[in-house]
Amino acid sequence: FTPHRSTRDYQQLDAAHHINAFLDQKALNQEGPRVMAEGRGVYLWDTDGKRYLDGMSGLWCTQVGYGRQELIAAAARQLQQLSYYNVFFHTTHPAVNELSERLFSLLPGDYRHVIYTNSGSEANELLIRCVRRYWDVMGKPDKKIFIGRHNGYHGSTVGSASLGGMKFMHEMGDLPIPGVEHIGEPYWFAHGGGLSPEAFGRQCAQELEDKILALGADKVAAFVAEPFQGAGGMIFPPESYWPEIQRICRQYDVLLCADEVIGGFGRTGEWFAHQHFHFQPDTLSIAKGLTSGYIPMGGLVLSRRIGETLVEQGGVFAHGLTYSGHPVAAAVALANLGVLQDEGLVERARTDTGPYLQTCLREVFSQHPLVGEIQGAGLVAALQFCRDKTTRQRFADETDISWRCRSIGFDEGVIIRSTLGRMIMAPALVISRGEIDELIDKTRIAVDRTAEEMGLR
Ligand SMILES: Cc1ncc(COP(=O)(O)O)c(CNc2cccc(C(=O)O)c2)c1O
Repeated sequence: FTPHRSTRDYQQLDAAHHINAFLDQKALNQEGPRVMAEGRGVYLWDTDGKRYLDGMSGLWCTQVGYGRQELIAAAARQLQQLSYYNVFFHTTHPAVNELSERLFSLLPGDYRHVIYTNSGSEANELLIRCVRRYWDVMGKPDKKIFIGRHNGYHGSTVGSASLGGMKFMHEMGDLPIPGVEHIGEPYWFAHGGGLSPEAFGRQCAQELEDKILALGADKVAAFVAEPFQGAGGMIFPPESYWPEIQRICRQYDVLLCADEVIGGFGRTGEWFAHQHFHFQPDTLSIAKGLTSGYIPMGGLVLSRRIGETLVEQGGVFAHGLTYSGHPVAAAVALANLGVLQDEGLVERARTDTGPYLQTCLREVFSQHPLVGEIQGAGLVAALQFCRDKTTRQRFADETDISWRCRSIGFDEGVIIRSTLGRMIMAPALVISRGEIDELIDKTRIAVDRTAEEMGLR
């Protein structure tokens, strides 16, 4: 589809019919959205022909970059062969099974079953029903409560937004649903106070134990968390956090459910982010990098303990979506995993491009007067703006500053994400060292221009 209208035409059509995501549509209608029209490698072009280096992989998802012929051809072949069929009524098809075989060849040890969805939100909706069903079958039907974290993000449907801890989302639709509780987030820069990161990590984990004891361990089904918070600000927990969380979950027989929608498929330099943080979840929610965003697909991966219980003892599993395991999505995902494996893109993120990005970021920004913390591993990173590096005092209007920096970035031809007072980058795993240089250089210009324009020097 080649755009054949002007930017203004598309902006007027958008204003006429479309409600975009997570914004005030009236305000957008006045200024008009950017109209992205083309993508190749790590670059995007808008309908005015302006080129952007996409430092965010779309929305943390285009692992293999834009325009990969292997994925395009896989979609075309499957569309010709079998454009749709379902996995209901005692039916399956080749594509979804070829995908599962490859998926489990790269998952770590103890996982055996997967249920496919169209998105990460649906994977987390399913998580709620699946986990409660598991405890029913295990003879513990009262183990129903889920514990999530403030500022965690798990999606934008009723259950997934309830598992998430974003208050402004809960206010739309009277969320969270009953049976979902939240504890604090392990965001040391903002909430660590005088504690060392290690002590703060343990304190945050202790909150989970306190919450479990307050609720009664026999009532708590699972703890749900991202290995590192993504939409909440690209926040890596202190190293003491995950070992303690895992110990507590095991002690009270609370399932540990990792949301790998952002962390999965190579983002940290490991295939899955929980491997980077050295813990073993009972379930993995996946989406995004599964298909590199070429076509929607998500899924819920189950450990042997859970999957075999549901299959061997669970009887009818009362869940299914029209497009569960969609053949074209499965064919694209299979080709996508093939590119990731054949080109060694995860290993490159761990041993080459990832360390290069992390080292260059620290060389360029660690002495910057406005940057109080640099976090990340592999091909995901965040810069924390701060007013005073010694006290870690942040800016009162930090969302304005980071949004301004993001806008200046677009002006400079680079796409980086802003959340709270943090600038985030998560480029495609195909990025080269030369493109990393461009990403960092344009980010530095955007940060410096923000400082100058807002008199922050
Ligand atoms: C950890 C996590 N879990 C679930 C979802 C929901 O997936 P779907 O969107 O496919 O239903 C996500 C999605 N993450 C997401 C989605 C949209 C925007 C941003 C952002 O950082 O601006 C992040 C996510 O980051």
